[in-house]
Amino acid sequence: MLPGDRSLSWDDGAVVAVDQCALPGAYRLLRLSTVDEVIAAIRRLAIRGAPAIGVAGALAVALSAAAHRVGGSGVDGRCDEVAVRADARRIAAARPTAVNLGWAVERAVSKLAFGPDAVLREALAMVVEDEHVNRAVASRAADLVRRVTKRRPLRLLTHCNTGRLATVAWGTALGTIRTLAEAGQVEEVLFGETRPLLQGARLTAWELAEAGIPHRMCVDSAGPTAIATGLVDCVLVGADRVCLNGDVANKIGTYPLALAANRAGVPFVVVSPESTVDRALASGAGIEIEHRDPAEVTALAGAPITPPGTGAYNPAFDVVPADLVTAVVTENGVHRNEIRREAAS
Ligand SMILES: CSC[C@H]1O[C@H](OP(=O)(O)O)[C@H](O)[C@@H]1O
Repeated sequence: MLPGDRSLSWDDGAVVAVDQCALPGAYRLLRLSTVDEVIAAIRRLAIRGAPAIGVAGALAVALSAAAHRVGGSGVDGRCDEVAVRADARRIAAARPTAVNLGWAVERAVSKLAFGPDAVLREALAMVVEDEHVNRAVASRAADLVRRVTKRRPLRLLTHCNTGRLATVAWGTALGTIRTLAEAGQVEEVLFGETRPLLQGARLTAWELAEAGIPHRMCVDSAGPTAIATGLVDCVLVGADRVCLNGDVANKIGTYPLALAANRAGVPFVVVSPESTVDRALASGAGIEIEHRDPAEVTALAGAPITPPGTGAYNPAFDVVPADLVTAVVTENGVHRNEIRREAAS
C-alpha cells in the first residue's frame, strides 16, 4: 500500500501508482521509471483522473530531465532541454481533455533552466499540494452543499470516480462526500457505473466501501430518473476542464445529469481544483473531447457484446453549459456561472 490516502507517489527515481485497471479485483502498484511507461499508464487509464494525470505528467517530466542530465547536480545540474521539451510535448498529448495534464507539465518544464533536481522538486511540490488542495476544496464544497440543501441526512448522486484514486489523495467530489460522511450527514450515495470503462462500478464502489459510506450503483441512464423521482438531494461531480464562462467538461454522462438536476431543481455542484480551470478558454465549444477506441464500447472485460463489425461512438467526456451548473467550487472559492468573476464566497 502507498502511505496514507495516497494513490500516486515518487520513490527513488520512479513514479509509483495504484494500477486502477486492476481494481477492484486486485490492489496492485505500478513502478514506472521511464517517460513512455508513464504515458502508457495514462493512456490505458491505469493512472486516471484529471488531478492524478497532471501530477503523474509532472513526475514524468522529472524522469525525462534526469534521463537527459548533461552534467552537474543540484544548482549546477543541467539537462538537454530540447530533448526534455520533446518528451514534455508527448506527455501533455497523452490525453487531451483534462487541462491539468498540460498545466502540470508546463509547471515542471518551467524549472528546466535550474536543472533536473529543480524539476523534480517542482513535481514533488505538486504531489504534496494536491492532497492539501483537495481537502480544502472538499471542505468548501461540503459547506456549500449544506447551504443549498434542506434534507438531512443527504442522498447524494455522483458520477465516474473523483476520489483518492483520481487524485494524489482524498479526492474532489468524492472527497466532498467523504467530508460530509465524516460529519454524519450522508444517508446514501448513488453513483453511475460509468460505461464503458466502469470507473464508478470498479473504483467509486471500492472507495465508498473502503470509507464505510452507504452506497448503491445504478446504470448511467438511471441517474436522471433518480433525480427526477426525488431520490437525490444534490449532485456532486468532478471536472476535467472548467472554462472562463463556467462551462464544464466531465465524464460522458454528466450532461444528462445536469439537465435532469436543472429540471428538478436539484443542486448540481462541480468540485475541482483551480488547476482544472482553463482561463485561456472562453467556453466549452473550444474543448477537445477525447474519443476513445470503439472496442471499449462493443466489448466488456475484453469479451465482445455486439455482433462482429458493430461500430461505436465513444466520446470520453461531455460538456455541461454553465447555466446548468449551480456552482463550481475550487480552493479559491465558490464560482457561480462565469469563472471570471471573483469567488462569490
Ligand atoms: C477528480 S477526477 C476528474 C475527472 O476525471 C475523470 O475522467 P477519466 O476517468 O477519463 O480520467 C472523470 O471525468 C472525473 O470527473
